[in-house]
Amino acid sequence: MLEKLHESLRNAPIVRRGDYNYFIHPISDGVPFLEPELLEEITDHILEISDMDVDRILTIEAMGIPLATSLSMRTGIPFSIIRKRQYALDGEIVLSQKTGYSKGELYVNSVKKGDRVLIVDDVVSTGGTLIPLLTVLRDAGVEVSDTVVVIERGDGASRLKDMGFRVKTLVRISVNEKGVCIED
Ligand SMILES: O=P(O)(O)OC[C@H]1O[C@H](OP(=O)(O)OP(=O)(O)O)[C@H](O)[C@@H]1O
Ligand SMILES: Nc1nc2[nH]cnc2c(=O)[nH]1
Repeated sequence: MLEKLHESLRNAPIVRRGDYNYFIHPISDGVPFLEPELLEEITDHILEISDMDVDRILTIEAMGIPLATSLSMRTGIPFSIIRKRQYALDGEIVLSQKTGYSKGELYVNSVKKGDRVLIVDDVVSTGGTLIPLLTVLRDAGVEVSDTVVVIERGDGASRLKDMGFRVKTLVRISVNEKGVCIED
């Protein structure tokens, strides 16, 4: 199960971003290239474990986009991209994102109170993206059917669970300067 994902993670190179050991992988970077068979394996798995009874799929720029595109094409459910650029449309929701190597603002458009969404993203690490996102969506009255993330590292997913947010991940890894280790 998820053989292509596991194999590709074992081969992922590491670069330093400040103090952070950043792995480079087709799903989380689009680098060196993303093979359709890998995307298909992941899409099949997400569809098996997720509640897809939703109005919309929500994903985060940039590397949630291939996942959301694939899920949308398979299900016919539209998707919306949480952008790093402000649009200032009515109802736009703004939040601050902080990862292990970057910080900035994210802008959520086209969700409103009572909407039901599935969230998909490539990586959860510190939780500095999903914690503020799930918090603002909850405060805005948006119902999240599932939050599905392909690759889990660090303590972000367990911090989310401690806060009462459910997160499903496909693989948990640890990362050091030598490479990636699969933990489950
Ligand atoms: O749990 P965290 O520490 O918040 O890390 C997870 C976030 O990091 C990456 O986003 P990034 O902002 O690097 O954007 P990208 O998709 O453009 O690489 C990834 O896509 C997640 O959204
Ligand atoms: N590609 C990639 N994305 C991330 N998002 C959070 N941590 C990482 C990482 O180590 N690699």
